[in-house]
Amino acid sequence: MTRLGFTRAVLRGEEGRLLAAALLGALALASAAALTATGGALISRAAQRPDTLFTLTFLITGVRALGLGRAALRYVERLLAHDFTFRTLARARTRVYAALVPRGRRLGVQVGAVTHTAHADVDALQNATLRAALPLLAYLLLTAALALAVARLSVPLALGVLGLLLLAGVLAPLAACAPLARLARERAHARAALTAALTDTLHASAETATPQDFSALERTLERADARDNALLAVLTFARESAAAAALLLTLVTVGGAVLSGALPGAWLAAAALGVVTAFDAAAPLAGVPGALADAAGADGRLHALTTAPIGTAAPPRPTRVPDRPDLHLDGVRVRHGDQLVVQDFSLHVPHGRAVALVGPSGAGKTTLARLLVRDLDPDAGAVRWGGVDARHLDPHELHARAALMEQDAPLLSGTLRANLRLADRALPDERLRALLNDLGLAHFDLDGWVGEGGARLSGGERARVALARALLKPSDVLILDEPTAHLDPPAEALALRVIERERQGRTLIIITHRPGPLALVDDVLPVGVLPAGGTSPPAPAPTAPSPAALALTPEAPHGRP
Ligand SMILES: Nc1ncnc2c1ncn2[C@@H]1O[C@H](COP(=O)(O)OP(=O)(O)OP(=O)(O)O)[C@@H](O)[C@H]1O
Repeated sequence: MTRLGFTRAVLRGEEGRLLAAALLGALALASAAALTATGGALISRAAQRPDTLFTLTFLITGVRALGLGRAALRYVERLLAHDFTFRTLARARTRVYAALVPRGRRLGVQVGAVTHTAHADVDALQNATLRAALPLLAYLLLTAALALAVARLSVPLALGVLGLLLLAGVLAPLAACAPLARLARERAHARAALTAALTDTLHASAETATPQDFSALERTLERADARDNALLAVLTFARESAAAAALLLTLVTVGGAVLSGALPGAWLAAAALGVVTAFDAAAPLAGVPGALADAAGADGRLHALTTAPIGTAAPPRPTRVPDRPDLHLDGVRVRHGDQLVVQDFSLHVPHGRAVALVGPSGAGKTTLARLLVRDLDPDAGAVRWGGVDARHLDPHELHARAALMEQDAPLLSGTLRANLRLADRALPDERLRALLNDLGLAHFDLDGWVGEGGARLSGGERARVALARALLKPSDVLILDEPTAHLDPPAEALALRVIERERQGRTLIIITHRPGPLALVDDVLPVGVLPAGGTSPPAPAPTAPSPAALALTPEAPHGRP
């Protein structure tokens, strides 16, 4: 893993803004310290009842100027810091979304948890900039400036104050980094597990939902928070002790100089108050290690997410998809993890032909469909569209030229119209309504909400909406995975009539366990389950109602050369 790879990619070109905000932050802190120092000097000098008012006037003007200047500096610093943060935040989110989309399927059932964690991680990075990097940079600049200023009074005092400021604001928080990082990891895991458990419970159907024990995860979070607070208390104690030591050192050194007459009395209050105020600037730094620890973990996860290989990456110079393409699978092999799912399978579907892939559950039919639309690349062999290897084609064009109705195809949470127009945004309502009528869904309202994943529709209704969406997509190739599995015989008959009509001029590939759809196809291609040994006879086809249905067999039966 590249160290802070994601952060560096997001910050590229924004370093100037970050430095400018830190510089203004340091100036605002310095003017706060100078304000209290000048105020202290003013009160001390006034208590001495000077004969001339010149010094007092000078100090009063200084207090006013520093008070106004500090507010103005703080305001501009906030503007710059927030501008910087929002720019980088938008950049980070865009990178994450762009990475999530092509990897979404591979995230599997944890998609909710991964999305939630990615959001939290981007927020952690933003927090690290706003609450860690900027205050830390500003504090370091202030420390350097204060040490230089104090060195004019006494070099040993300057070195002492510098050491104590670094101890309070940098060294003590640094020492807490490792335990805070461990706590941050624990919290991130517990939060991800909690989100995953919650998402699973919410998605589970009523009868399978078992009450999950969230309390154990909540307790882990509580324990981490309690230890976090204990560490912060130790840091606060270290900071206050360092401030007290610096104050003592200042009083002794500057007090000695005042008593010996080397310095005017007003310097004592000015130096003591200025030094103590500088330590106040270390207070926000207690959150730095936690924010940095959160951010380091977040960066690692986001870097891994955004650089994880996409199984089906786009070629650098894609070829256009040929017109009226024949489809070929040439000796393809697919593994899902350790499981060999497809072995040396070949298939040729001329353009415009209709074929059915049939075979037992788990034989790999859906996997073959995913290969054809390049949702997956084979581990060996090739998928060709019009003779061109699909890996060389423009993936967007390829997806546009194929319509795939997935098994249990999910609907998006939105209106029926929005779901159907995923096929083609320009489709007029009349066309949508006509197709729904033909599929027996005349009673459906295009403005009706389908619910999350289509939860407000029955299984059969959902399947017909998904079928309509696939049929409406203007494509060369139509792949339907179990298009009638959820339908009763009258609804299936209607669906088959519509498929027959709508598929004209396109290549049709149907995956089915039912005999009905076989009436639509020219060829039935059996796909058998691959045994451990790697060879098996082709699966028997379901009873075929049409003699044409069995006209062709696959070039090589699935996995059995
Ligand atoms: N993303 C995946 N990760 C791991 N294994 C997978 C994945 N997708 C499919 N498989 C496995 O690959 C095998 C073939 O799955 P596939 O969905 O292609 O079968 P199928 O023939 O379409 O089955 P069905 O008729 O039940 O839909 C199965 O054993 C399945 O468990």
